[in-house]
Amino acid sequence: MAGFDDLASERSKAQFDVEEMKVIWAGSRHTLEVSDRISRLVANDPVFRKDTRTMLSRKDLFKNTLRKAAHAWKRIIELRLSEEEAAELRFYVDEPAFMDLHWGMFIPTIKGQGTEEQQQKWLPLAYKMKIIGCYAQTELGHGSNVQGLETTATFDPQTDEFIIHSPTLTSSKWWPGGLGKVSTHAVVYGRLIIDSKDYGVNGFIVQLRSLDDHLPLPGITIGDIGMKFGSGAYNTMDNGVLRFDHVRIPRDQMLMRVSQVTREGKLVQSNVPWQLVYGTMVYVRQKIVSDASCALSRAVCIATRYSAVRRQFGLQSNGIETQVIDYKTQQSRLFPLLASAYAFRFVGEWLKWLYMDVNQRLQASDFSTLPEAHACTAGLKSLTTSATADGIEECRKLCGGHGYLCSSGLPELFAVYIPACTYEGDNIVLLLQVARFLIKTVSQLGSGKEPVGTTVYMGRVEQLMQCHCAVQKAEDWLKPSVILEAFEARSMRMSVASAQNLAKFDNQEEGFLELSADLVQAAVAHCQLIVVSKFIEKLQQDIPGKGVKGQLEALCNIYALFILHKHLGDFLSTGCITPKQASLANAQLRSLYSQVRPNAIALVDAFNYTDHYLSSVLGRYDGNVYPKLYEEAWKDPLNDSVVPDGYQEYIQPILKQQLRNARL
Ligand SMILES: CC(C)(COP(=O)(O)OP(=O)(O)OC[C@H]1O[C@@H](n2cnc3c(N)ncnc32)[C@H](O)[C@@H]1OP(=O)(O)O)[C@@H](O)C(=O)NCCC(=O)NCCSC(=O)CCCCCCCCCCCCCCC(=O)O
Ligand SMILES: Cc1cc2nc3c(=O)[nH]c(=O)nc-3n(C[C@H](O)[C@H](O)[C@H](O)COP(=O)(O)OP(=O)(O)OC[C@H]3O[C@@H](n4cnc5c(N)ncnc54)[C@H](O)[C@@H]3O)c2cc1C
Repeated sequence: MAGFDDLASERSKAQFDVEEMKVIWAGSRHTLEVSDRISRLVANDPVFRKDTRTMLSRKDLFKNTLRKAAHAWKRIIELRLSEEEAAELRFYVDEPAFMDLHWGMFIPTIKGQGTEEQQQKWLPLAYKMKIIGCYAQTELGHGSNVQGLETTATFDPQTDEFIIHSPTLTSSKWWPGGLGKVSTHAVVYGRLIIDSKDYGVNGFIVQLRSLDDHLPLPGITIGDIGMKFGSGAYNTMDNGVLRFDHVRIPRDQMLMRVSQVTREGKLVQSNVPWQLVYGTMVYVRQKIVSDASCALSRAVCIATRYSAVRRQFGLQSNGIETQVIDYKTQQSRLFPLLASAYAFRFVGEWLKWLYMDVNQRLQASDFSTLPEAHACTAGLKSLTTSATADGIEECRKLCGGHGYLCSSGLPELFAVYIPACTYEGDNIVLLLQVARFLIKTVSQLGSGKEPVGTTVYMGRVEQLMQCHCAVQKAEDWLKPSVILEAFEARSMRMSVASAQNLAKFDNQEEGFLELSADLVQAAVAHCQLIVVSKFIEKLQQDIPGKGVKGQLEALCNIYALFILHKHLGDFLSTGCITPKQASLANAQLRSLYSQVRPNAIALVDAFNYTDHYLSSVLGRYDGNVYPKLYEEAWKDPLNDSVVPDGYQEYIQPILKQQLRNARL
């Protein structure tokens, strides 16, 4: 039967060891074992079923999410899961919920911004879920501009307390996940006011609801902000609104790792940079980059399997139509996304390492790598989430009409994913942060301060401003050194051009605003260079398994040449490559697509996703698409009755011409 046979035959064509590729994708044998075991555990538990999600009303959907979250917690306790296993379990439950913010932001904020004493007091309560917390930073009037927050935290020396207050409508906290209906506590960001002086934004632990009856505490107004994009999707989350009317908290509930307020009302600064108040955002952005590869690979897995099952036109000699995956246009849209999924996986792995390294340095009071960590997490979060959101939508189109059905899994994935381009920092705002970092680095060239980390290539400014690409034939584009030089030269030249244009302005801030669209492009070029170079570095490691390295090399080249093709204007206008070299890159890309074609199904199998996680009829492992699509359609509540509700009121009068007669 179509589907079964197609995918089985595709799998038999694979030219590499899929089991070894699974290890590479997972990061290690241990991680593969854990994710494999936990994903199956979730898939086999009926409470974690996802197939009715899009049919539920908001209230039922939310209650169902609460049920799953409680069940997940129960299983974590019963099975005595480790922290790693518990996080995997929450991941595979695959439903945005208050737990994400509790474990992903509330706890990390206390760890990163609390003193030892504060950690000892709050973390055990949070780890045991005796309290549930969220991250309340954004307000109705300000999200991107954190320094513009209006909530106040005024020190009262009489009582040794802070008074948390929302002075205006626009100061209402607005968006925090988990806040609307669940959280008992929040880390609230507000302006620290002592003796009428404003000391800027700081974090405060505030109890919101009673631990006995869950009612809001006096002075607190709290609720959900309403339905969001898509049915089901992110509506499982209670994003909330919160207002304070002079709510008092003890002084020791200000997070005091960065600065402390003494009993006398004196502000004492620690030796750590004030930017650590923004530390949780660095952590979560790093996490979002890792998650981008999960979301994109999930969409790509669905679209690739379906493209091998779906046949249209072109009767072959055996009388069957062509698999749509064999069309070159399908390959040129699909395979760059497959390559991007792998590229984001590896850059995410590297970013995790970078984050851990920065953290260790911070513990030892070495703050030197913080600006780079900020630039990398901000830039890569922006690059990978934008590409993933666009990539999911492209996968939907790659699946034709059936991709638009909820049962394809793609509409819900898209609706859940797209806010990632906005939350944790709007993607343009974050790229402007990268641009500032690049301009600063360029302006320091020649000052004796050598660029470090991902900007080390800028130290070769003279060479990169003048070099000429050495490509003479298509295969030359397969050399990592050639690709790297082209990407470095493009990024260098765009940053230098931006810095030179900026220098023409008397007022740098005005110049920055005027040139911001170009600056964003320079930042994108730098971030794409990071992704390409980290993929190349990955290939320099020992990669076991028959044919695995060869496949990864092909994917790395596809990613790089696809980006080159997409941003050809940059590469040509900066003189990094010639039009002839651009056309050779395109020819090489076509040849790489042919190389990947027989391995495409095995390359998505290597993600090791269960059908439960994919939740897609089109992406089923067995390829049994048509019978299951047919079956799914009959489950729609509209099909519960043959004649629909409303027939007698609205359809019958039309058919019987009663309406027309009434008008005559
Ligand atoms: C950076 C800003 C845009 C602007 O900041 P400023 O106004 O201060 O201006 P400057 O540009 O001048 O910056 C000053 C200075 O600081 C440096 N800087 C800036 N940011 C940082 C930083 N983060 N770290 C270090 N340094 C930083 C900057 O470079 C300047 O340095 P110099 O002076 O030296 O040049 C800022 O205002 C900003 O960040 N805006 C964006 C706001 C934002 O991101 N808000 C996020 C709100 S929270 C949110 O959205 C949550 C979404 C939740 C989504 C769900 C996530 C799921 C959770 C994932 C984890 C799950 C894990 C689950 C685990 C489990 O289950 O176990
Ligand atoms: C699903 C979801 C969950 C969220 N969860 C949380 C949470 O748990 N806790 C929390 O505190 N917040 C949360 N947020 C809020 C989120 O962090 C903010 O929405 C985000 O930081 C963007 O800020 P904004 O809404 O103010 O956008 P705005 O800054 O108002 O952006 C509007 C437009 O202005 C542009 N813009 C803004 N500033 C500039 C500039 N300087 N230069 C050029 N262009 C600019 C942007 O690019 C964008 O196009 C969540 C948001 C969403 C959507």
